[in-house]
Amino acid sequence: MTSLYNQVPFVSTVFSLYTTCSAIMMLFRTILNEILPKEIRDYISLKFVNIFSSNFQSSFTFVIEKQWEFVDNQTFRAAEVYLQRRLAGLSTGKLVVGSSSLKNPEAQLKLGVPVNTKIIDEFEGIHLEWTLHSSETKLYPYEKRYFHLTCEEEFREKIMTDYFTYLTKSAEKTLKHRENLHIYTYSEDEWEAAIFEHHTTFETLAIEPNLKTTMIDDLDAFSKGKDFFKSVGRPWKRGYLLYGPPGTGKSSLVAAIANHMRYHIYDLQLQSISDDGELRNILISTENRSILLIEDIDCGSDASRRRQKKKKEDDSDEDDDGLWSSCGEERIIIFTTNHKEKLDPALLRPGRMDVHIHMDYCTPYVFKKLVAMYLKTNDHVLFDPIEKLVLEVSVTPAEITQQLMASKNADIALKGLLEFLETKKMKKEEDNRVEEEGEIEEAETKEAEPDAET
Ligand SMILES: Nc1ncnc2c1ncn2[C@@H]1O[C@H](COP(=O)(O)OP(=O)(O)OP(=O)(O)O)[C@@H](O)[C@H]1O
Repeated sequence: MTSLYNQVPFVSTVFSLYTTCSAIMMLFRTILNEILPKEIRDYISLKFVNIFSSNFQSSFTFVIEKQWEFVDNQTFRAAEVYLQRRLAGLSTGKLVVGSSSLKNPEAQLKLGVPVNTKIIDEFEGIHLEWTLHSSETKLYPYEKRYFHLTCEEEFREKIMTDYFTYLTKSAEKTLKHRENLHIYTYSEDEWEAAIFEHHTTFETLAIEPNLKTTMIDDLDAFSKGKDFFKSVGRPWKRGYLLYGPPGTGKSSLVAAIANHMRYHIYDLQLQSISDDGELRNILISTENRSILLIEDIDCGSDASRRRQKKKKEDDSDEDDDGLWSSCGEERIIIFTTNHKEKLDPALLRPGRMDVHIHMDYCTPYVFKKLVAMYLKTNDHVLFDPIEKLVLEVSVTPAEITQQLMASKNADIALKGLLEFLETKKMKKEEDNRVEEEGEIEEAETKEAEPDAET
């Protein structure tokens, strides 16, 4: 009892000391909050966290390399995309900034992840640290890039499952709203990027309404079809064959698809590829959520034959489907041709090209849609004779737009178009007449010739 009484003054001293310290701490915190800018406060708290985490906690680090099994590591790509969006508000000390177009000086600069700079993230109250590292290598590409993601050891499982799923989903969402689309062309062993500035959308493309609905539904079903493709054991890919005469809108449809899906385009000239090895390298260096475009596929058939021949020589049993399936997911492949009849039948086999789309000459509907867009009018006295001619002659949307662009005045532009179509009709009739005469002449010559057997 005595000893307890003896301790009372000590206990009260401790309490008063605690109260004083708390008051000083609160005062200090208020001063800090009032005086110091947020960046400096963040920096101080980051230092505290660093000291605390390095001295008192056991940490765990995930290493995410840029290359994974010889292809681009999609987790690395997801981290790059995800962290870009987190950079703006963070006090990283430095930022990588840039812009890929000078056309819009008002546009916000893009942010890149700086090397060797800690980026702090938080997930469900768990403190996380990201750092992008870079080291030189002796082999091409002479640089190895990788992220370190560090957390406390006890959260390792949670990060491994929940956080990485969240990261991938966030990156996918960001990619779906890409500001700039790129078009890549393959030259000298690598893809060269340029900004894709074809603004055709399904709204500005003049096609029959049922084709438009079918295409949009098909694309939307494809983009939501991850689980479906998995459940039926097929790679998450879709192949389209666009065929029809020049100027009927095949390239415009490709642009509308890219803009609708927000996919980059990889434009590949098949003629320049010598063997499957090269084709494989080209395919695996393309990103997911992209379109591989092979235009004028009929012109590539020589190259294709060369590849087939080489494949036989190599005794390889892998076919093109295997090649295509082996690279990435959420891919669209589009072939275009002016001559479907010239294509290798193997290419048209079901499963290779899922959807065949015939881009045909202009119809009255397409004509009226083009006029509504170019001349902002839905009615005109010349519509009837023009529609009649559109059905009689083969005119492409490209030819029609060329005439409509001649003047902003609907009377002048439509009169020009009418004359153009009349000339076209006369030429067609003349061609038919010459052809008929030729046939008659040929038949008469045959009749006049002595019978070969007599
Ligand atoms: N269906 C369409 N809707 C709107 N514009 C069109 C359409 N078709 C063609 N055009 C116009 O004609 C131009 C040429 O068309 P496009 O290049 O898309 O045709 P294409 O079928 O790909 O031709 P090619 O086979 O020669 O490559 C386009 O830039 C566009 O202005």
